[in-house]
Amino acid sequence: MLKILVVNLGSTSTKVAYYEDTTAVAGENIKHSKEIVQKEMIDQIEDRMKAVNNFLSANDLSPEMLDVVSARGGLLKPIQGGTYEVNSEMVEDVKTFKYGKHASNLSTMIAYEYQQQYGVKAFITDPVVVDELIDPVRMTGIKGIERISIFHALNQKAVARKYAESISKKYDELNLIVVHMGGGITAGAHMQGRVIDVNNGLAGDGPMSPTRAGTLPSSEFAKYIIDNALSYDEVYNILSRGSGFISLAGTEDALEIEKKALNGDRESIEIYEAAAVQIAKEIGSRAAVLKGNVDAILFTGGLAYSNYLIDMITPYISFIAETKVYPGEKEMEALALGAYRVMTGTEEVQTYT
Ligand SMILES: Nc1ncnc2c1ncn2[C@@H]1O[C@H](COP(=O)(O)OP(=O)(O)OP(=O)(O)O)[C@@H](O)[C@H]1O
Ligand SMILES: CCCC(=O)O
Repeated sequence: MLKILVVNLGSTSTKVAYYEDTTAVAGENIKHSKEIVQKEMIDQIEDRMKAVNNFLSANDLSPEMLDVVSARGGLLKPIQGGTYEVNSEMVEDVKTFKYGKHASNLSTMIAYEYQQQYGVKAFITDPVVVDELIDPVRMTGIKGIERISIFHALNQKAVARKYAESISKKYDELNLIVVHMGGGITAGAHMQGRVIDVNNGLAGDGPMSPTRAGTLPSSEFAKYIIDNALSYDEVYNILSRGSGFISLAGTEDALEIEKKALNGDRESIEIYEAAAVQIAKEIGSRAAVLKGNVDAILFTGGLAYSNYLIDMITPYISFIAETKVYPGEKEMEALALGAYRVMTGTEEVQTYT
């Protein structure tokens, strides 16, 4: 029996779980204090590590008895989907934040620490930088600017596999559009197991979301930047965590907006309608890349709990394919399964170089 520790760090929380083979035995979502999460990212590592160790002790577990630590991968160089062994090159890239700052960088560092100290295997699966784009979708009309792939790869692929299993097919036999709707929103065109087109969900591409603006009209945005004398870091912060519902409604909590909308608040209704149309247009764009050969459209993420939103999107896209909803996310299970697949030889482990 494989003893797997799963570690998934978010901006304000550390999610930890313990699996025996593919069965979840224990799990906790540890919410950190403001004092901890407002520290510089790299300075949070000790508190985060302590939280993981406390989880182990509270569940009568110890690092020595583990076989594997499976961590959410951080911002790395673009790589193919799959499960990768954590190595020193990868750790160098996440700890220097060479490809950007994301709490998941710290998950990889924690897994490496266990590998070094206790000799356990350490893996990451389908990090946000999975890049399987086809060339035509990378090119833009400005030489030197390319579209890049940053998305909820872990949850999108987990949900796609779940759907495939439910109809007794393999993931790589299907063409699917998977839409993750959380703090950020990404819509991926999965063609036979590869995500050939997806919006960069972290900044400046795709539909608006609770915390992000998505695609903006570029000349108006250029004027906005110049009028407000914004630096690159300020622009990036606006795009990645200070826009979308936050800018329009003053909150990233979609539930709050939805409650108001259901009570007839015009502004809240309009925000939801605009988001729904933008999400639908993104799905339409992925359907075009798949040349209309779409087996199903799958919705997932926190916002997929909202029937109100799903019902607003559906009329625009139901002509494309059947839709199915997988509310919430399956990241912990996906990480456990990713490690399990390579440990049991059903999938080959990849090397980050
Ligand atoms: N039942 C619900 N109805 C409507 N919205 C909901 C519901 N439950 C959660 N949400 C909304 O979902 C959003 C958060 O989704 P989720 O938890 O997937 O995001 P996250 O994990 O913070 O970010 P990401 O998924 O981008 O990594 C919030 O805006 C929240 O209000
Ligand atoms: C789109 C990348 C994942 C996230 O929202 O943090």
